[in-house]
Amino acid sequence: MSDEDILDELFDLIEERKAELPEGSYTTSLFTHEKGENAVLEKVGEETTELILAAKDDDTDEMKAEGADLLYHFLVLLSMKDVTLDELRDELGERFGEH
Ligand SMILES: N=c1c2ncn([C@@H]3O[C@H](COP(=O)(O)OP(=O)(O)OP(=O)(O)O)[C@@H](O)[C@H]3O)c2ncn1[C@@H]1O[C@H](COP(=O)(O)O)[C@@H](O)[C@H]1O
Repeated sequence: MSDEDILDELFDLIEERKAELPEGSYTTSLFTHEKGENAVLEKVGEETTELILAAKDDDTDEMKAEGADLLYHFLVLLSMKDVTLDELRDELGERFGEH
């Protein structure tokens, strides 16, 4: 599976969770948290810190794990703010074209 496929599939699943809010889903718990958007914002902060610590330790396995946690929570944040993965791709694409 290519990187693009897994990101699209994960984002589609997050959008589905947002629409259907199934019980027992961690993603649902972020969309329905009593802290509101602060729940996912806190996780983005925590996972960023954990990624930095893993990098400082030169622990590349941990970097991949924490990076995946961060990416997942970032995708939830995008969905929460009604930003699509294609819009993020467009932003990256515009910058790529500058070089
Ligand atoms: N990629 C992820 C993913 N990455 C991290 N997490 C969750 O993020 C949570 C927080 O991570 P932490 O490292 O802080 O773990 P923790 O110590 O349990 O932290 P707390 O939850 O106690 O704060 C954990 O409960 C992880 O399970 C994820 N939960 C879901 N996904 C993806 O989302 C899909 C849908 O998941 P559900 O919505 O749960 O069905 C899954 O199939 C996965 O592909």
